[in-house]
Amino acid sequence: MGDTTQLGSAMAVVMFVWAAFRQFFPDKYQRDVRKYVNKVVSCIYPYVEITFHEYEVDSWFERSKAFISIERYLSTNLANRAKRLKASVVKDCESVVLSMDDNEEVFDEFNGFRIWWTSSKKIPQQRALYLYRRNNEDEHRFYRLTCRREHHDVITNVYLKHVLDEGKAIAVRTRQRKLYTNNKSENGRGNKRTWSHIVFEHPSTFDTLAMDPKKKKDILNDLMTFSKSKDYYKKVGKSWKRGYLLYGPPGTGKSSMIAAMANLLEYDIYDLELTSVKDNTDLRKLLIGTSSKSIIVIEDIDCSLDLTGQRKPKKKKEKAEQEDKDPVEKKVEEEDEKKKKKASEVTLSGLLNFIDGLWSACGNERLIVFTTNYVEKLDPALIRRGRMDKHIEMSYCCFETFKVLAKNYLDLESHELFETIGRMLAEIKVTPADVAESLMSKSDEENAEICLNNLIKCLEDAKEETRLKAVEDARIKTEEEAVEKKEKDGENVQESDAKIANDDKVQVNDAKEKSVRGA
Ligand SMILES: Nc1ncnc2c1ncn2[C@@H]1O[C@H](COP(=O)(O)OP(=O)(O)OP(=O)(O)O)[C@@H](O)[C@H]1O
Ligand SMILES: [Mg+2]
Repeated sequence: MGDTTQLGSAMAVVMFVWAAFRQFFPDKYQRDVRKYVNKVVSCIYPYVEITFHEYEVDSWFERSKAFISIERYLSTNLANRAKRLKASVVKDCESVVLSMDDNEEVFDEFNGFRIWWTSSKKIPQQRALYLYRRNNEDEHRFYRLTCRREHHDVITNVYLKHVLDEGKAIAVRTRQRKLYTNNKSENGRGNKRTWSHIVFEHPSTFDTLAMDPKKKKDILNDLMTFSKSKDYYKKVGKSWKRGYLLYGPPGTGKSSMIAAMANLLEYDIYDLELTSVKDNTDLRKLLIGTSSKSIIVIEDIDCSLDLTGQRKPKKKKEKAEQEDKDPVEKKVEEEDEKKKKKASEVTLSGLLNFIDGLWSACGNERLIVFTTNYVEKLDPALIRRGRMDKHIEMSYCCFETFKVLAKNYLDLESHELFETIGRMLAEIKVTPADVAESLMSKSDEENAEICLNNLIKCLEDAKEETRLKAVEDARIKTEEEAVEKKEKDGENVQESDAKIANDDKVQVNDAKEKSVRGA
């Protein structure tokens, strides 16, 4: 498209002359002259240019959907016509995707018309001074379409629709699910890239997830119903999202469950690290930056921020404990608290708004999942139904859970040792993670029976550990009670000593008064 480049230079000359003219002539002449200039320009430059920016002016944190669709269309259909290409590797090095490099130009043909596409980027002047900076957050990338003026209507009404539709179809065909994490909020830098991602390839599924089969079926039904309920949510006037609270001890399968949910519904995962979010405004930006068909996860919500203390005043007992603490320990805790606050100013109300405020309706088909080891620590407002619609307890390994793990790890559906294991699991608390570890064969020589015996050994050890812990707890309790009794006795002795001293004082005073009166 060399002729358009030359014409571009001619245009620049015309624009220069026009700017000079505007300096010296009043408005009324300018209007007439502009009309003629436009006519001349359209004669000597018979093209129209349309620019598609990566970020639209009023939406600095959401990539333009048109830009993304055009990018896909050009990469798939026209990249092989470009002289310089950019390569990116996808699907764990299985294939390479080529796209146009910056400042490249390709042409397309549509209904016998020719259309040119250029890819460019503008680097802000400030940024150009710091060429060593490797991140490219503040680059302004854009695609420019050029077509002949007489084709303008067909191009804007038909061709562009074809490009955007094709871009969407390619996205569906080549979709790779992603695991996103939020970038640390930075002060006043205008960081647009709120999320970074890798390809999501977790192997956990509802088949490999070990839990009570009834409970599993219930969750599966709930998820499937949700994914098909677009019209229902519209009818009842609710935004199409659902909250899940997964709670239970470490190693009971909460994270595995999230991966299984994503694999079942083919959703992306946004793993939100709350302590890296500066404030509620940034939290909102992150929400807007998420796509539909996704799971937003906040793991260990009880540890993320002090979301409990901001609504509830400290309990009396906690306050008293705080006062009794060693001053050094107290100072360290206060410092930790300060650091935490400095790092993030997200509040409970900010988080509540994130889950079901007005902005939460800006996407569709989304799950919000919280996980915690201590459900009792959470503010009831955070987990009330409507916010966290479904509460799922992930608990210690029972016989049903064990059977799933035995099937997954050993391909066993029954064995003579199953009965012993079942009996032991009924009285000993071990997590599915512990059971899974015992069932995993560590060498070629380890067969299913050796693994089951490993598990029995693990259960016996756990039982012994629990017994020793109970003995130790009882000893500590007795010691504490003895100390408490001693303190109480000491207080009583002090009290009675003080009373005796007081009585003596009163008697001496009485005697003094009597002798004064007698004198
Ligand atoms: N219910 C389960 N079904 C299958 N595998 C499990 C289950 N629970 C735990 N595991 C195994 O234990 C490992 C740890 O589990 P996971 O990370 O899901 O636990 P978690 O509940 O998220 O723990 P935490 O509270 O510490 O984050 C997993 O990689 C998986 O192999
Ligand atoms: Mg986890």
